[in-house]
Amino acid sequence: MFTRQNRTEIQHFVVTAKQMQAIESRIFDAGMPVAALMEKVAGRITEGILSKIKSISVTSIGVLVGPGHNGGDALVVARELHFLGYSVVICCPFSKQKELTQSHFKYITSLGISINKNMESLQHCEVIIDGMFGFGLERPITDELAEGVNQINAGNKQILSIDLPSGIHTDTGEVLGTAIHATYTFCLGLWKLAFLQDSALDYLGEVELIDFDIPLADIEAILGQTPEFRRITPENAMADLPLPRPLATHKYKNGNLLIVAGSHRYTGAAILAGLGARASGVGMLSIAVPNSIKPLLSTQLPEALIIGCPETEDGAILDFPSNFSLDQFDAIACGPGLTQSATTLVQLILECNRPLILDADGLNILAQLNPILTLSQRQAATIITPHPGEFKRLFPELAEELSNHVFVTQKAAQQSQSIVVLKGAKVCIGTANTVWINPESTPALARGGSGDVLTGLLGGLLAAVVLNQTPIDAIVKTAVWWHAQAGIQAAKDKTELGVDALTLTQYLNLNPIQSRFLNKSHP
Ligand SMILES: NC(=O)C1=CN([C@@H]2O[C@H](COP(=O)(O)OP(=O)(O)OC[C@H]3O[C@@H](n4cnc5c(N)ncnc54)[C@H](OP(=O)(O)O)[C@@H]3O)[C@@H](O)[C@H]2O)[C@@H](O)CC1
Ligand SMILES: Nc1ncnc2c1ncn2[C@@H]1O[C@H](COP(=O)(O)OP(=O)(O)O)[C@@H](O)[C@H]1O
Ligand SMILES: [K+]
Repeated sequence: MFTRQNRTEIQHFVVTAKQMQAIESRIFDAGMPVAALMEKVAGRITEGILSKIKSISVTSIGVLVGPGHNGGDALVVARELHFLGYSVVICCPFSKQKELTQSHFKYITSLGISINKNMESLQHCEVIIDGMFGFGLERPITDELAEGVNQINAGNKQILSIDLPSGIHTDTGEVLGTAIHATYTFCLGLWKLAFLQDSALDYLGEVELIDFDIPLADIEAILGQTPEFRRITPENAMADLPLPRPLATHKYKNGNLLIVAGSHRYTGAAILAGLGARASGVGMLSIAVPNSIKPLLSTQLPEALIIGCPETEDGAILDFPSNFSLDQFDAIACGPGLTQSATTLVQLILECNRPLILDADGLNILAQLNPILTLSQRQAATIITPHPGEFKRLFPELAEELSNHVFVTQKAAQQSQSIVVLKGAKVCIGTANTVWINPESTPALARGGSGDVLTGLLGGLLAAVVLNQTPIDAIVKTAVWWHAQAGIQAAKDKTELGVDALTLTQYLNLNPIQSRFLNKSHP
């Protein structure tokens, strides 16, 4: 027996509204009738909706219908649900529709289903299907329409959105006027950018991609060999791990990382970064800290070489010890807990020709040093890992558009010729050609110290791959994905309140993440 092909490869594509329209046009130009595609897509949406509502007792389903093809999809779904025996209430608060949508209108009316203009008609329905706007929405929802949307949201019912919650901009994820608060959203064909923008997250609910067999050739014709935006998936995250290790390897072949972190005030940041690096499997780990906290670090990380450094009056690192050279390291991770007193040190590190990760206070110091110029003049690769606050200080001219995480990450990476990791719910990684976005994470990570862990983990992986010429951006997405998966697993075991940064470091080593990696080790 044949089953539908599981096309996991489409999961990593992300499109803008314009790219989706271009892909759609190629399909229609090749001869696929628009109406036939709508039938097919709506059939799959109906399957998706049924799988969500079958466990609850539903008799009456409200369907909100817009003027375009999103409304057309909704009408086909409504028709099928009617034939399955559900009582369907349709509301279309628009006086004109696109031709195909109108045709479905005519037929559904002929079946004896009346069409209401007033959104109050949906108030007694147990579930609402939102087919008002999809990727064609470009201007804000206002006036009575906005009031209607707000009323529907206030009804606290399950809302299943087709393609996008109506009111969400397909690319920026911003709310145009107002937007439907969906319980589930069925994204059609390919992931739209909005699904990966922090600004849309509160509206999307649970999300699912409905594949409708868009030929890969059409996707590649529009997106090219190197798509502008890509989702991190388990497959592409794990592809570049330094596994399996060659049998005759030794510690210096598995990366020599220097972490520069901590101060008298922020001791924990250095420990957390060290523990993150430990989990990466890095061959050799050195941690430069102020002299006074060296004993503490040695206790926590017995395998690491702790380098005590001269310190400022307020307990920050002043400089490296004499005769210390940065050249011996494969990579440097600098910043957690340094305080802003470590300016001279950060300047020194920026000038060295080793691959560098800059985080936290490393970034706050960089912000004072003409960041774009400084970064673009570096001799080796630089990865910066700002949260939105740090990002604003580094790239003030992009601050106004900061709600569009994907766009500002792309711009910042281009301007600074660095890899930019903008942290948040959906971490964005800006590289020279592509923005990678991590779709799966957990708000459990939103607490102090989890970024320090990421810096260490990323540092360890970076040091390990520098030697074997794996592209650096590849390993950055691995680290971001790994960090988030550890958070997800920890939150499953301990709730979203139980994932302190130290606990997180323990989960970096635990199943099921590890077992997924281990598939790639020696038998
Ligand atoms: N991609 C694919 O392969 C497939 C796509 N499919 C489906 O098509 C959907 C895209 O359809 P679409 O292009 O017709 O746009 P859609 O989102 O329905 O709405 C645009 C309409 O709304 C109107 N309008 C806009 N803003 C407004 C406002 N504020 N207030 C009031 N009106 C406003 C605007 O009219 P305007 O006034 O601008 O002339 C226009 O008519 C897509 O999301 C998916 O569901 C599938 O069927 C098949 C496969
Ligand atoms: N809502 C959220 N959902 C998922 N991950 C989040 C969320 N908020 C923050 N994070 C993640 O938590 C980490 C926080 O890092 P950061 O702000 O640098 O904290 P710190 O400097 O205290 O370690 C980042 O990896 C970020 O992506
Ligand atoms: K919709």
